[in-house]
Amino acid sequence: MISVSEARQFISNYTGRSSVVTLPLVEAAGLTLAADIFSPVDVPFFHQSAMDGYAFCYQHWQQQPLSVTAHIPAGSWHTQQLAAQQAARIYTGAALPIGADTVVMQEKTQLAGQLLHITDEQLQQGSNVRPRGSEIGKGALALHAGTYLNAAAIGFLANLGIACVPVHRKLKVSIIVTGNELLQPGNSISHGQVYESNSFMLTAALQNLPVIQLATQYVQDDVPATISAIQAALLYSDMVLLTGGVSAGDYDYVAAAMQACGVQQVFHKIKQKPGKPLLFGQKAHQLLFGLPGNPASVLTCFYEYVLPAIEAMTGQPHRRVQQVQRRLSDTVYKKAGLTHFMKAVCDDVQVTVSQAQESYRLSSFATVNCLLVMEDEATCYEKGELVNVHVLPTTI
Ligand SMILES: Nc1nc2c(c(=O)[nH]1)N[C@H]1C(S)=C(S)[C@@H](COP(=O)(O)OP(=O)(O)OC[C@H]3O[C@@H](n4cnc5c(N)ncnc54)[C@H](O)[C@@H]3O)O[C@H]1N2
Ligand code: MOO
Repeated sequence: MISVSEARQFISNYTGRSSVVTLPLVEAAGLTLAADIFSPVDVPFFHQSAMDGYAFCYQHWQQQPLSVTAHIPAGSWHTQQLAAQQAARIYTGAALPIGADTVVMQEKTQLAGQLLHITDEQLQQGSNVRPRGSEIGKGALALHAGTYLNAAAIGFLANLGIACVPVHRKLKVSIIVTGNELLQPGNSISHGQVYESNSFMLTAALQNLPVIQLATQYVQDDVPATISAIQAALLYSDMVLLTGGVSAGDYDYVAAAMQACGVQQVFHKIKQKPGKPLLFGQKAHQLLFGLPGNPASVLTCFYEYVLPAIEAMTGQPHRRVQQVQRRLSDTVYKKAGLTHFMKAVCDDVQVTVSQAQESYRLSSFATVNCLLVMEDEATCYEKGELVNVHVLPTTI
């Protein structure tokens, strides 16, 4: 059995970046830029008024009334040069006429006929004007490769006139659920049956990630059926998530089926709880995770291994699971040998381990916000001790 850190290293050895595609801006939201983006234009593209008011030449003004000779709404272009002692009625976003360098807000003026009196004592040369290229100059670096395209980044790129950008494409992920005992929710249950929850949980977990989820397959504990499902998934997937069938029982066929499909087994079993029987394999650029069937094991392995792999493969710069340190509210014990990921609740100061740690139980997982990490050789963490905590994302 390998350690948690060895498992992370093995997985990261096989997480190549997804290929680059050029997508329209809105489709690129939530993905990561695959190249530096330089501005194709000056923004603003002209000296621009920041207010509704009057544009004029500050130097020629000399505190004298100005004659209003032009009217410039946003989107129009006034071609005549303003003479000294002239002003133009101008609106927010409009281009300054040639000869003007300053705008006074309309609230700080008085108009008598065509004569404009400026009453703004704070006014300076250049007030209320956004100079050409003051946001960004033509040819300057706008966003660097590796930037996560959030709403602001998408808006910024649109503002530069850019319609499409190169990004790391979404991963195609398939789920294969194994188990004879499983029954879809909504049906009445018989003795020996178990409601199937893993596919629902994984589908929900994948929803806010840079992933295209392909069809989920449900297979009996049967080698040929498992092989066919893996082969079908490998036709189109970058990543295959299997659940169940990876421990020591006579009906645990996933490892053999992966091997029959030409998948190289990278590791099987980690010194951890829950999720000890995790199986990880690869074929060409494709990664396969055999997640142990117990639902809390599936989710723990998802947060600890699958999610970081998805983030790495799609070039995502931020880690959704945050590593922090908190003080323990109560002493916690465990046996030496395995790293424990314990469901817990933390605030800004302390962490409290929850009840219901067993891996068949999801109730506590549904209400906690973090996993306390107890290292493999540790047997006791004392109340008040500073401990490592993995804060779970609220959106997954
Ligand atoms: N002799 C041993 N037995 C077990 C070991 C071991 O080391 N030696 N490991 C235990 C651990 S730890 C885990 S975790 C489980 C993993 O088992 P499998 O991956 O083979 O999963 P199954 O046996 O198919 O199922 C385990 C458990 O989870 C329920 N399950 C499975 N799939 C679903 C699903 N889609 N939705 C809801 N519940 C599911 C299943 O009914 C079982 O109760 O093995 C231990 N055994
Ligand atoms: O690892 Mo198993 O997930 O402890 O039950």
